[in-house]
Amino acid sequence: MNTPTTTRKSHLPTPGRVSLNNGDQPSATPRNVRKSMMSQLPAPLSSTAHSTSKILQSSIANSPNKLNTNTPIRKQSKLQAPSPSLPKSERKCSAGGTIPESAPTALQLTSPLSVDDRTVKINNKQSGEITLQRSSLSGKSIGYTLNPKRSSSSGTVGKAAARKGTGSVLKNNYRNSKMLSLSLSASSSTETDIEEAVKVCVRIRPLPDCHSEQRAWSTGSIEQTIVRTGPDNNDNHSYRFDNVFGEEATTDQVYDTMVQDIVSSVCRQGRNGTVFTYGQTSTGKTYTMHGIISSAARDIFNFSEEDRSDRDRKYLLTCVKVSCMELYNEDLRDLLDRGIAGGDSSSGLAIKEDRRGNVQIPNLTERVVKSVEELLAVLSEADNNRTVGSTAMNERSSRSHTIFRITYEKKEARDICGKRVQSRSVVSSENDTGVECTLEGLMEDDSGDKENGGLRVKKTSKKMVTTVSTLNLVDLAGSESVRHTGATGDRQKEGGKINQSLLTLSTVLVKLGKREPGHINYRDSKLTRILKPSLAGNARMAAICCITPLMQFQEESKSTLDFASRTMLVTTNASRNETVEYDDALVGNFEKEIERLKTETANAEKGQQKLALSLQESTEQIVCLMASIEIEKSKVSNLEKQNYEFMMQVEELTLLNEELKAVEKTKSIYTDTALLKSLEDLKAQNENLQKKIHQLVEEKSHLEFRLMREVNKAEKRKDAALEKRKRFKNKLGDMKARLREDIAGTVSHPIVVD
Ligand SMILES: Nc1ncnc2c1ncn2[C@@H]1O[C@H](COP(=O)(O)OP(=O)(O)OP(=O)(O)O)[C@@H](O)[C@H]1O
Repeated sequence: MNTPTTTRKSHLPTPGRVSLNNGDQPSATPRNVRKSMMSQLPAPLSSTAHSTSKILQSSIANSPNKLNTNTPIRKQSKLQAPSPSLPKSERKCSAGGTIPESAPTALQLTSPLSVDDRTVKINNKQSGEITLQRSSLSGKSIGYTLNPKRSSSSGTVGKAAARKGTGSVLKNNYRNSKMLSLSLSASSSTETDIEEAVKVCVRIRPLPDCHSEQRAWSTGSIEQTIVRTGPDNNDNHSYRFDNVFGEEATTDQVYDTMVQDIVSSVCRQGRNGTVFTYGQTSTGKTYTMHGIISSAARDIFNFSEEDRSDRDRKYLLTCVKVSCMELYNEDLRDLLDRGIAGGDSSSGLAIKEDRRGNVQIPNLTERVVKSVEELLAVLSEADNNRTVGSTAMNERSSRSHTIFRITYEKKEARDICGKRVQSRSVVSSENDTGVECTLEGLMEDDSGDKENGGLRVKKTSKKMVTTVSTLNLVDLAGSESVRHTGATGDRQKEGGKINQSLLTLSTVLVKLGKREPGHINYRDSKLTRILKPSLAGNARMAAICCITPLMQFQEESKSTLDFASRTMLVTTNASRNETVEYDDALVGNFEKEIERLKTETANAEKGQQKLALSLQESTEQIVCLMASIEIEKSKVSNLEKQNYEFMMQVEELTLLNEELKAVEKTKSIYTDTALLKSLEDLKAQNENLQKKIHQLVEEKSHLEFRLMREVNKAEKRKDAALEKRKRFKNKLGDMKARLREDIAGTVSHPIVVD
């Protein structure tokens, strides 16, 4: 057994290949009339409509005949490279089950994709259309999110079947069911966030020639599977991952399949990426990570060069920065701190988290690198400062978790419509701390509108889009058992801390994989605190799990494979890390516009309040007028009644008068004085009655005249009030429409002011 010693020396291999609301009616008293009118007043003007976006969520269950739901299906991004369908000859499952010949192995979504809230229809090349019901028969619902926007385009069943069995022990999967899985690919990978599962592979390290013993683990005959072999193999363990690399595979193959796509997203789309190596000690994690860093470096500078040299992209400035830290015994150290190199034990770095959940490490050294060579030199420097120690299993065993962080920053000038501006509008300067980039001058409008024989030059609003994305390359310290490493003292203590933080990482991954709401214990170790932004979702992630095929470490390898399986269930949703700045003139205009809209809104609100008040007043006036009209009407009906009675009396008197006239005619016949007197009395009485009739007729016509006048007046007042109300309503409508337009105009041009 080797004596444990902690040293700082380079562990960097030569970089490998570089790649890439009706009730009863109340009686009509003026009061009730008013009440009823008031109930017809317009409702309060403020009502806000909320629109909520729906996410259509479905679960796929067993098709009565074919689907196997014993194991979870993971979401799969279209960005994942589809795996070729399984050749018939390779359907024999080495884990003890045989896949039936008719088993669908490659599925394609019908075109157009037929999706409703219960079913998803897909075409199977061999057995025709298959409908997948939402509810799960087994009770283990298999969730996937169908983004309506995305599902409108054709989907692919890439890596068919793969997700069904992936990352899980296969032995029970193939026996009674066909292997089937599907993935719905995103139609747009450029503008939307990408929800995808963590890509997981297993790499089996090669053994030196001297190891002639039988392997405990080897690649399976089914693609991307790893199987347990050897005489102790009674349980036929077999696992399936995104990729399985055998002993002969190169780091370049691992990089090309697992990492290159993530590096491309970092540089091209501004999404964060995190790649980590996990495994037992001495299984080749550092070896693999160094090769990956070298390849990533070349690809990043190739992307940077492409961005800079592309004639259409001259305005685009890029900057690559690197930092490196190690977590040793829960102490976070800056590996690019020159004090460390000088032997000073660097005081531990603090981990800070802002309100948005971004993790920051103040005082962490960040170096701008301008070439692959510079980047590799920094890697070498960090590697020299890394804590390594000798154990019985690895002469240069990493005693810490190392995080090599590459930050890719690019600045690009665009006009307000998103069109790129000409290079001379951008002024840039580079220094040791990065790229300074400002917008200046006029922009040439090359829309073809020419004036005076030349390009029309006009002031155009411009904005600067800055994208800062990070690639975390994490070389985890190896899990180890004292039984094999023979560690004692410090080495044993280190091993304990390493195992503890790896256990926390594993627990966090298990909780994330279950996708259940609840507390995630990121704070239990510094490793999970640092990796929180990535684990919590804002990074595309890949896990490279390293194992040794050696029989004596088969249980440790199995433990690594179980970790890899749990990691398969974790999904992330990496977004673009873009910030937009507007040039000063435009910001000034926006500020003025905001002020103008604010004033206009305030005035409109005041006007609206005034209108509402005056509308209420006029409504009350109308109610009063209606009430007085009702009173006038009842007066008119009384007068009509009196008039009728009066007419009856007139009729009676007329009859009497006629009788009198007849009596007068016979006056000469009757000379009796008493009779004559009586006749005289009747005459006088008749005259009085005539007078009275005359008075009553006059009074009647006078009353009728007054009544007409009152009714006319009331009608006029009513019309005027209605007209006024109508005008108020129109005015209010206009103001509302104008406000909406202004507000809509403002939202369609979001303003970001830094
Ligand atoms: N695929 C491989 N091909 C060739 N050599 C390899 C491979 N993987 C690992 N090695 C060698 O095995 C040794 C141990 O590898 P490495 O230090 O990378 O393991 P590790 O998993 O990082 O160990 P630890 O967790 O103890 O740091 C090194 O000498 C390395 O060169």
